[in-house]
This record gives sequence, structure tokens and C-alpha cells, in this order.
Amino acid sequence: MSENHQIRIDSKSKAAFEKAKRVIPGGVNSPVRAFKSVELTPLVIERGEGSRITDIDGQTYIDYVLSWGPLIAGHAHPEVVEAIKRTAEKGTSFGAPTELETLMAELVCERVPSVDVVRMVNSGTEATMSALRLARGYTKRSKILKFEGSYHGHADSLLIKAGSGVATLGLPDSPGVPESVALHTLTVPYNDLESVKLAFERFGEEIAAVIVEPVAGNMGVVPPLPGFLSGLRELTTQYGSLLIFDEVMTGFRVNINCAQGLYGVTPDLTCMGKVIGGGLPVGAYGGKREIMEHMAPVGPIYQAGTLSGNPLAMAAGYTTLKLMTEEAYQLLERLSSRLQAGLERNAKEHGVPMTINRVGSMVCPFFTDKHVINYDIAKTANTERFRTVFRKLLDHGVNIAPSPFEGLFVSTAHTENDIDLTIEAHRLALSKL
Ligand SMILES: Cc1ncc(COP(=O)(O)O)c(C=O)c1O
Ligand SMILES: NCC(=O)CCC(=O)O
Repeated sequence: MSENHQIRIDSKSKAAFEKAKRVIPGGVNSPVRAFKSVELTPLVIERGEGSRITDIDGQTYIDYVLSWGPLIAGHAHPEVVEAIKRTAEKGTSFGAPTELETLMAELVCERVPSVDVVRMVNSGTEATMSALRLARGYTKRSKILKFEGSYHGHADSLLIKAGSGVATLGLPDSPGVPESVALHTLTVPYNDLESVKLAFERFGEEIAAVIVEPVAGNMGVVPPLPGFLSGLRELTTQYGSLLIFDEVMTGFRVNINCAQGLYGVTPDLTCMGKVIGGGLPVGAYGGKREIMEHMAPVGPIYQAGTLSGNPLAMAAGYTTLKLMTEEAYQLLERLSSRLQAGLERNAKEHGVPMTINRVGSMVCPFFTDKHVINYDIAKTANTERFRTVFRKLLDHGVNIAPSPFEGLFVSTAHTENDIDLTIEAHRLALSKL
């Protein structure tokens, strides 16, 4: 594989980024895009097709970011693009019910075991924020429990010991979140059921909900240990708290029935986003009818949205979900396990300590030989090595998230050849460490 992707100092991307910085804070509309932790300026993207993206310098990359997860069928899938076009021709938004919303809701209810009814919103952040309000309103309790290094979007209550960009940039808990709000958020280590138990023994009657990523995806990828999710189910039931699965990343990514289908644990509420929008802005939260119908207009708890259930977003999401058959998930499993095996082979060949965590098409190579089961262990991985390998992969035409606390996503548009080129790029990167 040739090194025709050397990042040029005078690139068009760099110039465009400098221009953006004059009018957009940090030049980006979401901090993780800024390449700050890898000490580069970002690629500015011109187009995407299938497994590839092309930047404004005309360089093409095999893409494992996939818009941070949503594009499970790849960039600009022809059927998704066609559905958006067809829908747009009839109008882009009405602020009134459309049949598409019901079609979408029916599909989500059919595929997600715990969801009887579902409400569409515009982002994962809105989904988790709304689910928390519902949990608090329903239980008439204030505290919530989350896990260190998990990211649930940027609502005040959830921006405590958060993963994702907060972890990548090494930021403290965010200024701007009032102490009076933060004190209602309890945090314990992921996969540590004993600490959850202690929190319940101390605060049990005050805890409205436990919110958990059923596979943690914002401290790298960290699968739940056997018994962790079912233990959360038991404890929340025992104390009358709600169990919220934040499946914004895992939903329709790890399995046709989401992580709850994969692990056989049933939450009270589920938050979704990313894949269900097929690349357009969508989030959703749903669950038991009896709980969900505490939301307005049936019940008194308020949540709303001018563009919620937007026709274009519903069309993109519905078409994407329909593309994701059982066979599509089997293909993802084959491609992703091939990638994992290749990365492991490279690590062994070059004597580089690595642990590769994977659940379905969420793949995360940690530069450590430790078993990564929580954020504290994830933080011990070698970030300097990550930075070097990130740059070399980019040089060889492979784009991954610019952070050791994010996984790689594989799409059905990736081919075995893409995976093999990636493994070769990774081998070359490790050989120069
Ligand atoms: C698990 C999880 N929850 C919530 C969010 C927030 O979603 P959004 O960025 O769409 O607001 C994200 C990702 O950003 C996520 O990974
Ligand atoms: N895993 C973290 C994200 O997906 C965040 C994306 C963003 O904040 O732009």
C-alpha cells in the first residue's frame, strides 16, 4: 500500500479549517471533530460513498467513523438517498402527524423487545435528557446513577465523569453545570455491580433511574461482564428505580434487536439515536406504555420538538433499518471478526501489547495488555502510541476516530478487501512504532 496520503502542511483542508475557526468556535460544530488530541487539523470532507470518504484535497480514506456510528449501511447508500429525495419532493416538515412516523414507530416497536411505544426526537442527547425527565417525573425521585466514562450526550445531569470528547480532551466535569444539578448524579465504575449495590443501600429510595450503555462505547468499547446488566435489572426492580438502556450507539448496531436482544435483559426505557436516523438527525426514547404515557399529551411530563419525527429523517432511518436484515448483521460480524483477527495478528507479530475489545461491528484496539473492563483501565492504555498509529493509518488511507476512547465502526458497505487493506495499513503502522 503506497503512502500517497501524507498529510500536507499546505493542504486545502488546513486552509478551510483555519477559515472555519474565524466563524465557528474551534472550527467545528462538535468538539470531537477537531483532531485536537492527535495534534492535527481535521480532514475537511467533500463526499462519501460506501465505505469511503474523500476530503477536499481529493484524498480518499476507508472510513471507520461513519459519522460516529449512524452510517451502518455506508455513506450515501443509494436506497437511503432515494428515500430522502422522494420524501423531500413532498415537503420537508409539517409540524403535523405523517404516516411515515407511525411506520417508523411500528418497526422500532417490533424490533426492540422492551419498547411498546416510542417518541422521536432530534438527537441522542434529547433522547437521554427526556428519558431522565420521565424517570424522575414517574418515580418522583431526583437522583440518577451513571457509570464513569460513559457518555450519554451533553444534558447537564449527564455531563458528570463523562466519556467521549470530555475524556479525549481530558476536561474536568463541565463548567456551566450547576452544583445543585450535579449533586443528583451518582457515578460508579462500569461493570462494578458491588458499587451499584452500595449506592442503592445508601440512596436507594432517592434513585429515579440507572442509565447505562449496555455496551460502553465512549471509553473505547467495553462489553458488559456476565451478570452486570441482569444485576442492574434486579437492583433497580428491588428499589423501585427505572433501568434505562442508552442504546444510542448500540441500538441496531450490535444486533437487529439492539443490545437488549443480544444480552436478554429488558430495560424499562430505551434511548436510541445514530443508526435509527440513517445519517439524519434523529433520537428516540421508548419503553413500557404504562411509563411512556406519563408524557404529554397523555400525561403531565413535558417534552416537545418543532422538527421531531421529521419526514426526511424518518425516511432515512426507516430505509436504513429495512436494509439491516439478519443477513446484514451476519455480514457485519464476519467483516468485524476478520478485522479483529488481523489487528491481533499484527500486535503479536510486532510484540505490541494490545487488547482488542469487540461487540459485533464495534471494535476497539486498546494499547494495553490489560483486560479493559472499565474507564480507569481504559485510561491506562498508551495514548502516545494511539496518536502515532492514528497518524500512520491516515497516511495509509484509513480514517478512524481521533480518540483512544472511541471504537471503530464497520458498515455493510465495507468489503473484505477494505478490511485487508486496513489490516495491512495497521501492520505498517505498528512496524514503525
Ligand atoms: C451512548 C450515547 N448516548 C448519547 C449520545 C448523544 O447523542 P447525540 O450526539 O446524537 O446527541 C451518544 C453520542 O454522541 C452516545 O454515544
Ligand atoms: N462516541 C461519541 C460520539 O459519538 C460523539 C459525537 C459527537 O459528539 O460529535
